[in-house]
Amino acid sequence: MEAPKLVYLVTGGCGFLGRHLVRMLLQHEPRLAELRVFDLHLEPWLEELQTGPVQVTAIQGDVTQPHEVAAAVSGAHVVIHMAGLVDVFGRASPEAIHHINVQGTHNIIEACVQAGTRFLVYTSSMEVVGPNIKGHAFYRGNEDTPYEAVHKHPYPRSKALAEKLVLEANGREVRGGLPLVTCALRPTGIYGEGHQVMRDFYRQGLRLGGRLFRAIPSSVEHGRVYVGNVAWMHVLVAQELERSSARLGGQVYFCYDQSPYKSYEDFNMEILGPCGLRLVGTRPLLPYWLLLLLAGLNALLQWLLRPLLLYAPLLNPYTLAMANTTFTVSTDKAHRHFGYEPLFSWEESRARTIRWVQSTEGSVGKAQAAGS
Ligand SMILES: NC(=O)C1=CN([C@@H]2O[C@H](COP(=O)(O)OP(=O)(O)OC[C@H]3O[C@@H](n4cnc5c(N)ncnc54)[C@H](O)[C@@H]3O)[C@@H](O)[C@H]2O)C=CC1
Ligand SMILES: CC(C)[C@@H](O)CC[C@@H](C)[C@H]1CC[C@H]2[C@@H]3[C@H](O)CC4=CC(=O)CC[C@]4(C)[C@H]3CC[C@]12C
Repeated sequence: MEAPKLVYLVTGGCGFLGRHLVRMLLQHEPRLAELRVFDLHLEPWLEELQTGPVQVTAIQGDVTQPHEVAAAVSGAHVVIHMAGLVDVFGRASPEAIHHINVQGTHNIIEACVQAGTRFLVYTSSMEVVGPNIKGHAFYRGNEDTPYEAVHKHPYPRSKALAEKLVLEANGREVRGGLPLVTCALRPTGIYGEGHQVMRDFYRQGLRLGGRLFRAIPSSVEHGRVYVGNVAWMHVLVAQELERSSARLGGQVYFCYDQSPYKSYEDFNMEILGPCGLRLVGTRPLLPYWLLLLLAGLNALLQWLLRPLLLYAPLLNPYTLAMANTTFTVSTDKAHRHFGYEPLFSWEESRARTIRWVQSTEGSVGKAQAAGS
């Protein structure tokens, strides 16, 4: 076997998805000599990874700072760009979301060109496509399904602009005269160990006496994909990008696995049900107009309270619209182009996520039960 010689850079490597990718690369990329983990917020668990044969270099940095990006990219063979501001709850300003997600991606691309780094994988999102502001369903569509991608919200807009920058950069000449090869992966709703929104639902259910109240019709399907399979797809496409640059360069791929097609809430209950919660109601307990009113009130409260505190509940006009619009994918493009098959079955994905909730949140549940 050839000596390890590749240098990978993962931006956002300390995030929910990034931490799974870092471990996946260390396990499944034998050519790795150095793995650079670039993040605004470095995590202590990175220390544990320093003891293996691969040099793991933790780099505290900001993708909005070109010089910090340039230093991190210099000498890298592959960049997997995951860093981003993932916010649909109004926590961050539209300007910050754009600055990090779009300007940050621009800086990554320019750093690759200047450094002669030829392979760039971008973590995009289903949100680049939809659901759109018109509430049009995207029912088991694929990368070629026509759909009117119209966005007003800062987050999907930023992901769409960033993805466009990455795909347009494919073929640009980098230092040394060879072409840059880029592609974008579009995960649907990622779940798994470390998923903050799942944690928020669990805690909300505990506060409500072990119950969650249905707000979305069970007929509305929402695409979900296990975090380990998303990480695995990134590993595979990065490995294949050099071998099949003509076929993969400039392409987009939805991230998918065997996770079932269900409403967002019913899917969550596949995980939270075994953790002791139950979903009340076979159909939404409140009429849509009342949910819309409550979502609007939450948005108004967030705006009024902003000078004092951050009020960012799960229910707001955007999340309600998202959850109420079918968006599922059915595709095999990643399999056809680079042999992707999910590494984790639905049963394994579900079991791992349940174990995570029980191990990290179960104590919260026990404490609440003791206190109740
Ligand atoms: N969570 C989900 O359901 C989905 C996420 N995605 C995409 O996957 C990527 C990772 O998302 P998650 O892991 O869920 O989010 P996350 O918030 O857990 O991770 C993002 C990471 O980027 C880092 N970061 C933020 N701003 C930075 C900056 N200016 N410079 C350097 N690092 C910075 C954060 O510290 C964090 O570690 C994002 O690009 C997101 O758009 C795509 C589809 C679904
Ligand atoms: C309060 C209820 C209406 C509840 O059902 C709201 C659920 C809502 C918090 C989620 C519904 C759909 C989710 C989004 C979807 O999975 C697509 C995403 C892609 C990303 O790139 C980032 C996360 C997200 C925007 C995801 C966020 C949570 C939902 C809006």
